[in-house]
Amino acid sequence: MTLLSSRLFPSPSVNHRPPAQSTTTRHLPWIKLTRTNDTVRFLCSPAIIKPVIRLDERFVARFVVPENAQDLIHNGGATIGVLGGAYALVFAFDDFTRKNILNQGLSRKLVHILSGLLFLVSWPIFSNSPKARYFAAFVPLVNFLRLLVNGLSLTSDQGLIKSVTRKGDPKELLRGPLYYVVILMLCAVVFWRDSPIGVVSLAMMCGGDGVADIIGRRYGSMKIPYNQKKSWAGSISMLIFGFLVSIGMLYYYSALGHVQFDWWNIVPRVALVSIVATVVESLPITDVVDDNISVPLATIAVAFFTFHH
Ligand SMILES: C/C(=C\COP(=O)(O)O)CCC[C@H](C)CCC[C@H](C)CCCC(C)C
Ligand SMILES: Nc1ccn([C@@H]2O[C@H](COP(=O)(O)OP(=O)(O)O)[C@@H](O)[C@H]2O)c(=O)n1
Repeated sequence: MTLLSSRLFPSPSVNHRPPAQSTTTRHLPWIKLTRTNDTVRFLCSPAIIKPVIRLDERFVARFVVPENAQDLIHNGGATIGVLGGAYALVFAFDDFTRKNILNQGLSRKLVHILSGLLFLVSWPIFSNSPKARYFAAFVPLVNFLRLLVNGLSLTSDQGLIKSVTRKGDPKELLRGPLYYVVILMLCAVVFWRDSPIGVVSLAMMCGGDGVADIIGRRYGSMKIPYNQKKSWAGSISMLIFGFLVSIGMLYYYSALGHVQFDWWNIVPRVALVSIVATVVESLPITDVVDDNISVPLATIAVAFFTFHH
């Protein structure tokens, strides 16, 4: 016989004097119930209890999700949320442009700045699993495909085209924007939130380069001697904003416990990396190499040696 017992309505918080012993017994098919005060004992044949335990195991298994399944649910949800954010961002700036709240050039640059920086901000919502970076990288991958099919005019997402191109030509999607999301994927997969290299590279490409355009177009009367298309105002704003965003992002990841820095050590190195990224962006090479490739790759190379020195 198998003995199971349970206390009926236990009241541990209330100390009460044990009542006089009283036992009642009831016989049911395959089960004998014996109640003594507030304790009931089930006496039943193993044939009965085993299916019950098996049922419990099966029942419980349905609700005790294995760890890898928990990770899948966590990262899958985060991916869906960040994807939704990406679509919402492009939709919002397309709406601003349609309503003439922003001109197309400024709208595009703000999408350039906010997409990458908000992508960086979203990384900590993914789990601590080593595979989480691939879930995060799925978001720029979807946008890569979106830019590709629209750039090849296989589909025509006018909201995307208007908010991401300079002149509304879909072929523009196949250059700057496409390289941009490739770099987002690369930094997510290779560096993730464990290394300052990816964070600083995206801060310079998205934050620094984006602000250089906005400030340079408006206040860039003093051109750089070796590149008449770029200005001191644009480059200095890239250096300052890119450096501040880099430090801010590193502090964000440090505050969340993903990385720990000796700030007296890391700040000068970030400053050096920011200077190199700014100089690379100012070079007259945009016609050969898009600055969405040259700036992040140069930043990655210098940051790798600077931070690992
Ligand atoms: C306009 C963009 C690049 C053009 O660069 P440039 O030619 O001006 O130098 C950025 C294109 C962004 C892309 C369409 C959307 C990328 C979304 C990103 C992967 C995820 C953002 C998530 C966040 C939560 C909004
Ligand atoms: N360092 C810089 C960068 C851009 N700019 C201004 O921003 C415009 C666009 O810069 P860009 O060709 O780098 O633009 P993207 O390739 O980043 O979209 C330039 O033609 C300049 O008017 C600047 O004055 N100084």
